Amino acid sequence: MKKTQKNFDENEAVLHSLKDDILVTNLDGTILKVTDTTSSIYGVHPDDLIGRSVYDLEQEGVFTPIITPLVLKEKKKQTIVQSTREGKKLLVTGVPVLDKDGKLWRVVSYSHDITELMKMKSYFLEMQDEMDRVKNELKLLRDQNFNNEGIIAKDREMKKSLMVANQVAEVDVNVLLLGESGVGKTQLAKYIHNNSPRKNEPFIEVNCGAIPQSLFEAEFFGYESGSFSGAKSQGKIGLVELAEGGTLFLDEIGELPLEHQVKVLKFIQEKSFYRVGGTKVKKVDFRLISATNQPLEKLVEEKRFREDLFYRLNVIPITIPPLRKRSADIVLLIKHFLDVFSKKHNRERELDEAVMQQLLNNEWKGNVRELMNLMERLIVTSSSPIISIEDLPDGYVKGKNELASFQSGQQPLKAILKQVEKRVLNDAKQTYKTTTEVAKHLGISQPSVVRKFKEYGIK
Ligand SMILES: Nc1ncnc2c1ncn2[C@@H]1O[C@H](COP(=O)(O)OP(=O)(O)OP(=O)(O)O)[C@@H](O)[C@H]1O
Repeated sequence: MKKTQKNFDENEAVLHSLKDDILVTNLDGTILKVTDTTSSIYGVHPDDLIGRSVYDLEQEGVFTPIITPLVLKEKKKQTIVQSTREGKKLLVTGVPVLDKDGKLWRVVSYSHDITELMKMKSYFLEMQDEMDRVKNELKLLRDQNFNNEGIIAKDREMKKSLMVANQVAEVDVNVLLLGESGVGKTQLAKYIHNNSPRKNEPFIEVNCGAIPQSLFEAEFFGYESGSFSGAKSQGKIGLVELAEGGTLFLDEIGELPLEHQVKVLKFIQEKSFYRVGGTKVKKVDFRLISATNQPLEKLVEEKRFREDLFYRLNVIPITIPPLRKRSADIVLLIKHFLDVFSKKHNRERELDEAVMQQLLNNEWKGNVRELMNLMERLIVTSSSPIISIEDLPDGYVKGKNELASFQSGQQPLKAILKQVEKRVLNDAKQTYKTTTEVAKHLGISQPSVVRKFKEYGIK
């Protein structure tokens, strides 16, 4: 039977003036009073609430769970989160009301709509999960980068370089790594970072030779929105800003054109910069390591490299000897890469002694990178478990006449030249890291290198 709210007394008037929803039940759970807000929250007319049992309303799904039995059981104030039929989330507080003899008499409950709050909470939790995932991924990537940092060094000169690297790792001094392409300058820079107090912060590598000149400033310092045509509308953070707290590694610093050298020098001195198109000075805290395979002092003499910048970078120079002068390292590196690539490609391989002899006498123009690429190639291409001389590419076998095959054949000159070109490009690809370097060493333009790689299917 439904009861209606007639004859408002003073208490009722107060009750209805409240903006919160109030719901009063007796000890059976029958609803005695509600405010207007209650009915709008549950989407039920007051007449359809008064006189009804909260147990029935729960069964019907109007709201769930109900608080009355909890308050009756605990005999003190309780708070729960309730869902309504319309999908709202309510924070409901129920209070026991005692009669003049101190016995339980009524239960009064009131609620706050927390739907938005709950949505925010679930969004927040999702974001937190996402953050954890990204953090783990980042850690994994950093670990992958640094796991193999156990630098192989048996050669006396190489050991000396490593010792200096160890000594300077602790201190925030500028280090300049010198050595031919592929000797392990980047590897050593990572090693220094990973043994420094900044090891848990970013290691940001900037290849000064690989960034197109016109984009250098925007890539290096970042830019503000709309600072030049083609810029992203929201602006972009620069590489130097990413290095905050960590190590900034300027690789191939000798390739930096003079016009950029002055800006880089100012930035290194002041440890502050402006984004392109920016008006606010930005500070960044980093440790600087730079590297080059160029004779910087000679470039200074030729006025192609600023002397002041050279002295800034060259506080602690560390030279890494070329691989051909580190025969003790060659043997160890061969074993190391045999192991790494055997595992990677799931193929157990060993080197025939004659192959080892050939490799020990090789010139290794591309140094450790060349050796590493050759080992992977041999493991992938050799069909038997023992890699023999026949498996070695032509350039690695002393005394083998590379042109013999062409001389004995009846091919036209054009076809022979193409084959030679392909071989030269292939070798250069193994030796150098970027197409810019390949272009420089072969004396052709970088777009030509890219075109020829494509033409010969060199990947
Ligand atoms: N001593 C070493 N032990 C193990 N791996 C090495 C060692 N030195 C170099 N490598 C590996 O050889 C490859 C080339 O090394 P790295 O990139 O450090 O050379 P680089 O001198 O920086 O070359 P570039 O001048 O072209 O930038 C990398 O994959 C590196 O991990």
